[in-house]
Amino acid sequence: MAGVTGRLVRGWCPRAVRSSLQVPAQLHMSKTAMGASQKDFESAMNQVKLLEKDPGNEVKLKLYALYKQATEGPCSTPKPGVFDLINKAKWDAWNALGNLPKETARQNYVDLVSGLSSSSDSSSQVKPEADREQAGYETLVMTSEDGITKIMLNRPTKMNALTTQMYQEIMLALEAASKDDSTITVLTGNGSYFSSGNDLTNFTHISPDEIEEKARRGAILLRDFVGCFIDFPKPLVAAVNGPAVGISVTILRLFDLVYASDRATFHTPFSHLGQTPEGCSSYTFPKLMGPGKAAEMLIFGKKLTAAEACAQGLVTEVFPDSTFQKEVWTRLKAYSKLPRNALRISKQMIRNHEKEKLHATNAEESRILQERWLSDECMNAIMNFLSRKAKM
Ligand SMILES: CCCCC/C=C/CC(=O)SCCNC(=O)CCNC(=O)[C@H](O)C(C)(C)COP(=O)(O)OP(=O)(O)OC[C@H]1O[C@@H](n2cnc3c(N)ncnc32)[C@H](O)[C@@H]1OP(=O)(O)O
Repeated sequence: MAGVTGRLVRGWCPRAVRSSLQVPAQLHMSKTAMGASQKDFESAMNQVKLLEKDPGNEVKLKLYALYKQATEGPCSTPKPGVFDLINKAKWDAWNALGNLPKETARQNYVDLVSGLSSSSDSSSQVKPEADREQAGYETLVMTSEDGITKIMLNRPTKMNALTTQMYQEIMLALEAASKDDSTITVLTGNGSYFSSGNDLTNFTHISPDEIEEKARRGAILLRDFVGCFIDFPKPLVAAVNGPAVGISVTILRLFDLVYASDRATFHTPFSHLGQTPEGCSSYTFPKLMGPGKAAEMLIFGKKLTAAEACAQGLVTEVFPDSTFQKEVWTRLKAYSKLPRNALRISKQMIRNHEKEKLHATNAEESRILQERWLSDECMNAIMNFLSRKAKM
């Protein structure tokens, strides 16, 4: 790829994208949840032309792939020859999207452009939170080594709070990891937190007439995001390097292994936020720890230590923080040498027993949250957080 990049800068984009490189208005958060309209999509194509900075070849390839997927569906053209480097890189990027639905591709395209636009709006900021050079992700660092693909949440200064863009990028990263030749996929966080859950600013900058549409899109995004974890085909490991809040706790039950630092805590303050459980936790947590313990966490927002979460079965094993990285990666490297297909098939056998139930729970939780997000209780709690009157 290294030799290809210089030329890609000039020759990467399809005509429709290239011809769109001018447009007016900025795309803000309110346009970024799931379910982008054709108008949003066209706006985003135009927005690309306004970018002041070259976003780099990886991002351009991603834009190209999403554009093709959104307009033509899954890649079905013959693979270019090995010496046709540029077209092969483009074909690979498109093909990597597999069967991603057109609507999701369209939304991902809109969100990606929105992220690029807002980061170029704030070009006075010295450094983006993520390493843009790695695989084109802005909010994640994705690496693959020793049969392990690592997806690292990379907004350490915001405690890895999950923005709309981040949900989209995690979905893309999982899609790529499901197809790469690694044996195990690991999700972890950069910095002191695993993740502080949903970024509460996702709910801001919305004009009153957009609120309902925003909530509808948010619910679709949530459903698709959690759905990716339910359906993920390979062994999936969470390396919980520090505290976890909200959705970063609930989805843990959808992982095959959860290794935690003894510094980690597990907190689901849904009621405090006027919200309700997601990540299938309304089903998985009572099943795992019994209804009483689940109620303490999900209804009353009790925060668990790593040892308590381990005792409840939410965490597989706790490691001292000082040796967490070393011990976890040594363990995972050994596991990654096991026969890949056997691991994959065993994981799927276990998951298949309850896949349907998980999807049904996910759909119902997303529907209920869509209503909750419109409630005064929820709005007030978020405003309180943002004005720093109240913190969990
Ligand atoms: C739409 C799609 C799907 C939605 C799915 C729904 C999911 C539900 C949930 O996930 S509910 C959980 C939501 N999360 C929270 O309520 C956590 C809120 N954050 C906190 O309570 C605290 O920030 C903390 C306890 C995580 C850390 O406190 P601490 O004092 O150590 O640090 P700061 O508060 O100063 O944080 C540093 C900066 O990071 C920003 N930040 C942290 N978490 C979030 C967040 N979740 N959303 C938005 N911003 C967050 C914080 O504002 C600070 O930013 P600043 O430096 O600019 O002030």
